[in-house]
Amino acid sequence: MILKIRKLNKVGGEIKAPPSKSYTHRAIIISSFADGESIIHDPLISEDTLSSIGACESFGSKIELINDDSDLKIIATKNIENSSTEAIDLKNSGTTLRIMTSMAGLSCNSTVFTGDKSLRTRPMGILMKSGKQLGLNAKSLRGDEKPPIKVKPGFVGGKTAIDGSVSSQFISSLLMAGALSENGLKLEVKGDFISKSYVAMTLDIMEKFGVNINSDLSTKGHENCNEYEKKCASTFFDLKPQKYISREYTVEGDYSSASYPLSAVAINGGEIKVKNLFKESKQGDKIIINILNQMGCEVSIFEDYVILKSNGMLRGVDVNLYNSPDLLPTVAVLGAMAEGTTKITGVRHARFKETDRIAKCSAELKKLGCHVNEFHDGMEVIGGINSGTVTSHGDHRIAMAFSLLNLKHEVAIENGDVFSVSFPNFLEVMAEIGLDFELI
Ligand SMILES: O=C(O)C1=C[C@@H](OP(=O)(O)O)[C@@H](O)[C@H](O)C1
Ligand SMILES: C=C(OP(=O)(O)O)C(=O)O
Repeated sequence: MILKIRKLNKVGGEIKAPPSKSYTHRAIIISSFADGESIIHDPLISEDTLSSIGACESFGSKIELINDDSDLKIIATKNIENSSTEAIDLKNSGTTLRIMTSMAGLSCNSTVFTGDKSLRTRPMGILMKSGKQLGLNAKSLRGDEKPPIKVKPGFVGGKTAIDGSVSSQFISSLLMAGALSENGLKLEVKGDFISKSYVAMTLDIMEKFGVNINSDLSTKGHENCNEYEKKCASTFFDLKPQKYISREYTVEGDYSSASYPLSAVAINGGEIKVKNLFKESKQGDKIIINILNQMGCEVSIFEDYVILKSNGMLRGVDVNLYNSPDLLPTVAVLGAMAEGTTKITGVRHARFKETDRIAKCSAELKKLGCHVNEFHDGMEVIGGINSGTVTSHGDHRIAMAFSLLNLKHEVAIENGDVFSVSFPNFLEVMAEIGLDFELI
């Protein structure tokens, strides 16, 4: 379907940020493997988090929406046993695939995970290799280190090291399952450690569910280190065998999803208040506030909301997205709508997402006449585009980010109805700030 937006009149207003996708996945999975009943308030119910729900149910947890669908009741599995006789289809969700691979290693029987065409391109080799030292018996059925992945029982924990340069989800995965394993986990991340803030989120929620972790993790990225310092830098995690304690948990708002309405107002001009975004959040994508400030908006962050004012005149910026790869499509689009050059660096890992987002964002902007230089770890965008047609390549973040170009140009997004992966009420939220979308 083709996605287009039209400005109704004034753009701006007050909205609530949708719940965090990353915290919802973690809350569902941890609650499913905890010791009793948990209630998750305000979870994100999207295609990706439904993959986590489905996978956890296969391992015996009971999950239902309650209180007019605003909360999830999760009764943890008693014996970790995969009841599904066929491959579990995780559709588009990389987070579910990576985290559930280690969890499945705790099961007393085997599991096969697969997914859509995009998920079957997501790398798994680093997790399989490091997990091997812990008894994780995971094999790529096609022999290409990608799904379908068959996991056999045997994750007993122990000591291992991991390469942190491709995906932090491997580290979150070993940590979340390591806590429940027979021997606990001693894990060392070697060299580069991208998307570190997502591991900070993992530790944060594990601790809230009663697990103690010893670690020297600091969310300061390695982005400012030279190559020698990166090689020497490492991070340790030490986890004794423990249990997750069931509880009530409220999911905070999502800075990645909020980046679209915030950027819409930044591009168009106007004022917006986004509630449910927390100043003390561990989300790396909080950096969108600094980026929009540097581009010329006035953005203030309060305890639990953000206010942005813009005159619609943006200037290019230099940004390092080492800790916030999901912002790449948003920042590329902001750059295309700004005066001057926007340089995005530090984000080679954006190439291993639903699509190679550096290549796809560069190619789609070029179709609109935008001058773009692609680097191995980012891109340079020189502001200025024409109207035209682009494709999302089925990538939810490219669809949502590129739809914002419509604020100043006529841009049709082919395969644009894919936002339900992470932001099912995207159209409704954008309508609340004065943007009318059309799906043709
Ligand atoms: O753990 C998570 O919830 C996520 C980690 C990030 O992936 P990488 O660690 O692969 O960069 C991010 O891009 C993804 O959307 C969600
Ligand atoms: C990369 C993403 O998610 P996942 O890795 O869970 O597919 C995303 O939401 O942009």
